[in-house]
Amino acid sequence: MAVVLAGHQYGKAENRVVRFQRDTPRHEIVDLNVTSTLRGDFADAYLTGDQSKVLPTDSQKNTMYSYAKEKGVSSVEGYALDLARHFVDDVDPVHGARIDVDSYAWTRVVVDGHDHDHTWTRSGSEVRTAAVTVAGEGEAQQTHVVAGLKDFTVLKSTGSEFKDFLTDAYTTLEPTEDRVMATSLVAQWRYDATCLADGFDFDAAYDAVKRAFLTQFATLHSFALQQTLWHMGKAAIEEVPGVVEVRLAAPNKHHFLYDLARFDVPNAGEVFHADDRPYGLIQAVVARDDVPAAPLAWER
Ligand SMILES: O=c1[nH]c(=O)c2[nH]c(=O)[nH]c2[nH]1
Repeated sequence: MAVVLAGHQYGKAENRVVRFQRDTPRHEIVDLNVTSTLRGDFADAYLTGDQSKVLPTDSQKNTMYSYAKEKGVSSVEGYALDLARHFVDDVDPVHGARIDVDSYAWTRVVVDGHDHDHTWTRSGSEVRTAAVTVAGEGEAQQTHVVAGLKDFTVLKSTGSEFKDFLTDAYTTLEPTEDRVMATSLVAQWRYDATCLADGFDFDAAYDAVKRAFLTQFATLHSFALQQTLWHMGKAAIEEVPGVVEVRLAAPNKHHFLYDLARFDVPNAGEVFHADDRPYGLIQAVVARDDVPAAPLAWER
């Protein structure tokens, strides 16, 4: 028996990069949390302590901040592509890089009916995410772009039922034809190679996917969160060019009708207890069947 180093990767996690554009009196803000993960020829650092091939995580951090100025942040995906390509193409021992970006939205403060030029409030609706993976050199280089969102809380007060489910000796859940459906969605979607062409508009694609999700969530009369997720994923792929695979995870944020009958008070679906745990966790992967799987795009 021998003990081997069976895997390794390293990087700088959660760099809070805030970039302003101040060329005109109306400033712009981009607020990011960036993580690098480098893969390659680093076994000696672990096995013998030889750091000669290790680009310090501190240098990776500095590159993230400098690129925010040197290259700018045209989109979160574009910024992540610039960084991932740099580490793979310019740093010899690096054979693969993954850049994860969370992007926090800010909304301009309104003063006297006008958007303010340089004051914002953090908007709470969702965190936008991007994960870019570059692997290999030259012709054989693979590039994957996965966009996404998380903490996207949505709720509908009707148009959702859950009934006719399998029962066993432990089933106590009452079937319902009218319930609250709510979730804090985590979604990621993979683009095909068309997104690597110059001029691909990642921001427009992001908005279109989000719109497809919301339209399905709102308009589908849902028999289960499972069915809603399937329709959300399918709509994103059908409606947004370049999207080939969607991964969804939805905690079922249960709302239980509060028992007011004990006080002789009627409650026709009006007062609920919002429970935070435990929660059902419903997940789905929806993909085009004519596009090859890309496991590397999802490897953390
Ligand atoms: O949409 C739902 N899916 C389930 O699988 C499930 N299970 C449960 O108890 N409630 C629900 N709701």
